[in-house]
Amino acid sequence: MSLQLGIGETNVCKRLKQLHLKNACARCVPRNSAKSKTSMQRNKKKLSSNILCLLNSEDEMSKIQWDSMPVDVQEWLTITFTSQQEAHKAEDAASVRTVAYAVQTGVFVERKFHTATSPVGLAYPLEVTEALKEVDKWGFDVFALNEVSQGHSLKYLMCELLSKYNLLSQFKIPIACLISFTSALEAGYNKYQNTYHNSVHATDVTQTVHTILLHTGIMHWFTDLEILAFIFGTSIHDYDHPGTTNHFHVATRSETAILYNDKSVLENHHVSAVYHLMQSDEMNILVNLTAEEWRELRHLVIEMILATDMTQHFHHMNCMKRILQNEQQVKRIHKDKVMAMIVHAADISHPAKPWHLHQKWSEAVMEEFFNQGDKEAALGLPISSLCDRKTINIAESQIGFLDIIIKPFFVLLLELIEEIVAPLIKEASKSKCASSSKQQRTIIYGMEHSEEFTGTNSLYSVHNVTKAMELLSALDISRFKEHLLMFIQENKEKWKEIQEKNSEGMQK
Ligand SMILES: Nc1nc2c(ncn2[C@@H]2O[C@H](COP(=O)(O)O)[C@@H](O)[C@H]2O)c(=O)[nH]1
Ligand SMILES: [Mg+2]
Ligand SMILES: [Zn+2]
Repeated sequence: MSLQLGIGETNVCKRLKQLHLKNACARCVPRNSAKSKTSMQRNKKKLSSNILCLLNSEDEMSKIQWDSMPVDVQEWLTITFTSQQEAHKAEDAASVRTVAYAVQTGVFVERKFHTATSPVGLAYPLEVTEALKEVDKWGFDVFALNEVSQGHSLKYLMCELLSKYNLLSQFKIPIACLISFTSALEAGYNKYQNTYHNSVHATDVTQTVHTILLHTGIMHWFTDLEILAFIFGTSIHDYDHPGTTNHFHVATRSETAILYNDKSVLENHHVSAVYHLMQSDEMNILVNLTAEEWRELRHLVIEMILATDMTQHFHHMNCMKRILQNEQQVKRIHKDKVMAMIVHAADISHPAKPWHLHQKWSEAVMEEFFNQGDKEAALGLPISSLCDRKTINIAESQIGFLDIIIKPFFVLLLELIEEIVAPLIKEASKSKCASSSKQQRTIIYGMEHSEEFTGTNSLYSVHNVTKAMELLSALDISRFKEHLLMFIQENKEKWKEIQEKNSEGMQK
């Protein structure tokens, strides 16, 4: 029976009952403690009602067979993607929805690009140059780049993008600092030998943000400083990740959890640790920013990284829904919030990538979860949801992740981006006439619309802004969206096949 989330009371009760019957603990509390068990049950009740209250009846998700999902997957979703504060926000949603968003029209930012594939002072190995030719593609193989760069994918990608967006010269980033900084960054990422949260994941998220900016045209809405915030922010977003979750930190009362009062523990740590790193002169890549630029960049970076805390997921969803439902002609959309949503999307984007990439990332993330489960078992703590290698059905849990988290998020995000980019296109075509006489050398990223969204090697050198506007108006976000949804669907089918094979094997 399908559960109409948020409205089917009987089913809600059923769901709560299911959770109460289950012995696995929602919070890591010492085993066999009667007091803890009661509070655990209270927590579960709270968490499950949180998620139900966050998903309203108009949601995509209401169509999903929540009941058909295994209880441990439901439990993981409620624990990982909701917070107690979130429930209150959701309760307020109705009144917030009526608050009109103020004006924010699109302003076309003419993006200038450098044709250089390697910034001054950094010679790329031939294979790296070859691999980077694919950097505009949604299906870019980050593992291949990492291989040919001998584990330095993050360093090369950062240099490549900072150079292509012309940010090295714009913000006078000293190359020597950039090299030291990227090396330290990679070392921090790889310190714990995590299977998932390592420098390749940082490269992947950074490259993915770049492709979202490029293929939707939203890059023209952002200033150079904001693009710098994207590249810098995504590159550092999981720095010094220990391979265990926030939940684990809080449960084990780690130093970091104590330092950040149990709130977005890891996310706070990633930002703070990198800013500490940059206190040293040789790492200070932001040395030449003005005080104002430095402050603004820091604000954007903090916003976007704290927003990668998965408990913010439904908050992002509700924010996007509110903007989209608002019928005002002109809406005010907070740019920093949109930036955070784009980064969050990139952070969980691998299920929307070709199967060979999604499969590798899934194995990596599951292995990291299982390693945490092993640690929890060794510490005598209850094993967190999805972390028990002996019991978890990976295919089943991935289907839940794709259906409940990934697909609805990408659908909303791309709708929102479409709304933002539409006035830019209008603006671009309006000013087309005004500026057609303005001859200036602009090198702009674009894409051949005849190609699939696998991207093209797409540096366009144009001599006036007219060409830039043509490229912008040639964008087809709907097709980009279809392309992503197709991958999600294909990946879901693959998991279903695996699930069927598994159950056949079990029967035999
Ligand atoms: N069940 C799955 N969870 C996944 C998968 N890939 C990512 N994730 C979750 O998302 C966060 C991403 O945030 P990050 O900043 O930590 O990278 C990650 O921690 C997981 O909780 C997946 O394939 N399946
Ligand atoms: Mg993170
Ligand atoms: Zn991440």
